[in-house]
Amino acid sequence: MILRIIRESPLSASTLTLTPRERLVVALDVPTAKEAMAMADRLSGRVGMLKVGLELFCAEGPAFVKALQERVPVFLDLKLHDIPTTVRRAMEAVLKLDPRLINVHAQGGPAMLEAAAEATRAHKAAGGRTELLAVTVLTSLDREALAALGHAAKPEDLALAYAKLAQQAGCSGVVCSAWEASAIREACGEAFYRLTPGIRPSGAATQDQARVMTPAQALKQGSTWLVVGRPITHAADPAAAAEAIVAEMA
Ligand SMILES: O=c1ccn([C@@H]2O[C@H](COP(=O)(O)O)[C@@H](O)[C@H]2O)c(=O)[nH]1
Repeated sequence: MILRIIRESPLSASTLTLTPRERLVVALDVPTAKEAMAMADRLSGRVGMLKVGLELFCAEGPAFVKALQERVPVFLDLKLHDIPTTVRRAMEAVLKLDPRLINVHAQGGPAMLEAAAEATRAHKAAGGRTELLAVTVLTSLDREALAALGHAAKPEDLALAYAKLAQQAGCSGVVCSAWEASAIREACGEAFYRLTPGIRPSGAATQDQARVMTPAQALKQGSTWLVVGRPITHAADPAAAAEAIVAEMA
């Protein structure tokens, strides 16, 4: 089956006008390009974006991202986190792929965020279309896990603080749990994107996610995009699972 090419940019219009389908980002957490392309074919025309994370990028590298990006908008979820110079140079390298979204860890601090934002601005000035997001608090972390890391703050307070930092540094939005989306929208404005993993249809196993929400709740809370991985990719019928989530959002 030939994958339908989605030429429309999900960022071309206000995010307020995105359809439920355009808001659905599926995590292609599979080990090979062959499996990823097969999953992309099955989800063709049913989702807004596909996410390439560490597993697939480490296995298949930039060439695979380039090939996928020609067929469907890609969120390159590399969560860069290092000293500012290293992150800037890594950003310059991966921005050549011109993914629709890319991210760094807000925990890298203001100078690292600014370095990533500067690289993204330069890329856009040269005609690129990539938007930069900052990861706030991973959705796999709960308050207890944060305490073990030495953070006394609640996940929602830390996520909000990181979001404000990311906005000041020039990021276009954040990765956060849907539990924090509403407060971040209120503090940073509607135009500041909120991409929320940790989405689980009601009754689905949470697996290693700690701060989860259903698709309908996440949308209500102000998520711009919803990232769904295993509930779709591990389903017996991934296309039907994606359709069910779009229907719930609608
Ligand atoms: O805080 C974060 C940041 C990124 N992710 C990524 O999203 C998907 C979620 O997959 P599921 O199978 O739906 O749990 C995965 O690729 C993570 O790397 C996240 O979960 N939380």
